[in-house]
Amino acid sequence: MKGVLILENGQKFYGNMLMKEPAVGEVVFNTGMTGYQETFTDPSYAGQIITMTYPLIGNYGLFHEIEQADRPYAAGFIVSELCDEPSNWQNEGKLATFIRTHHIPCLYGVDTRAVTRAIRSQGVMKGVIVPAAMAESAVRELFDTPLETQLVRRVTTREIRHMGSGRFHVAAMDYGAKTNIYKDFICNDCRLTIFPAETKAEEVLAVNPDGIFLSNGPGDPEDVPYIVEEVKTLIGKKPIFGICLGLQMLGLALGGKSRKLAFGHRGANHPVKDVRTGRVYITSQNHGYIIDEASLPDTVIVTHRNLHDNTLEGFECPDKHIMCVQYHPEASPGPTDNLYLFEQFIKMMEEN
Ligand SMILES: NC(=O)CC[C@H](N)C(=O)O
Repeated sequence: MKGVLILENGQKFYGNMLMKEPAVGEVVFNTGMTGYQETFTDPSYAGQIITMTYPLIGNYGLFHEIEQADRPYAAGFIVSELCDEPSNWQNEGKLATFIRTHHIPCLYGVDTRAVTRAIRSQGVMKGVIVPAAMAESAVRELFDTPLETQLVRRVTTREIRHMGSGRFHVAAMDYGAKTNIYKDFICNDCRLTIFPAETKAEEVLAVNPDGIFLSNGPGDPEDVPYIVEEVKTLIGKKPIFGICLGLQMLGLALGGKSRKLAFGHRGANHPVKDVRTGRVYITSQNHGYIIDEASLPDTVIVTHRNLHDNTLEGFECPDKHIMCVQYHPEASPGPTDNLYLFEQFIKMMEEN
């Protein structure tokens, strides 16, 4: 069926819809050349319509093992060519079947380069995917639907869960964590107690963990002040490692300010420098907000910077045993050289 992506500024991009259900969300783009399955199942994309800039998506099929959550939480997918004949020795199915099974609206056969240029020049904005024949009044009604703000509540675990059997006990705050992060902890001799996002600090500390992990997650960091309050209580009690939204929660808890980027960092190929060693890492990223370095207290030591725009990608507070990064060191897909951060956190727990 003919479909169209309409942006808030009125720009239209035509293509075909896999199903007739419309989508409303913030339209973003991801520059990864591979990793569409990890991207589509990353809960941090909840509420967003993801445009894949790589022109061929679905070409190596699907593989259950690499899914980052039990289902995709994104509001919609936009791809150029949606490959219907995947080839890969591990392949377990077609991407189109996966998208249909989970009822995620998908527009394919779109000029994704034009969509990306629109977002790059004007910033991320609200958009809808609708059948091309939809009446204008119905489209307007969709645009009037306010975007969801409490996305963490939708993606977090409903109950406390346990994983792994290693030497170090990590309390993991699940704001929408990716499976690979848990796998990397377990490979590093950790066992996890995974808590729902709204768990009070006292309850987390009551399990007497060796360290606390604050996960990635969807939405504006300022939408979840109830998490920031609990993080304030956790700081200083146990070593803490934060990834992405986890870094943002630490930044806000320490008195810093967050800021929205014009079009965010989303992809598997973003250069980040560890300023302590001078080494540059190729990183996976998915964030629309950053913490302003200048807003952080003097006790914070910047450890990582983005080489595209110099924004803050990581910091430490040695006196409080805090370390965190804005990017995704669990590195799926991509090189595994960011796993050193997990080892660094293990060392921090060991020393404490
Ligand atoms: N991956 C994440 O944790 C993203 C954090 C936050 N939702 C942002 O977009 O900046």
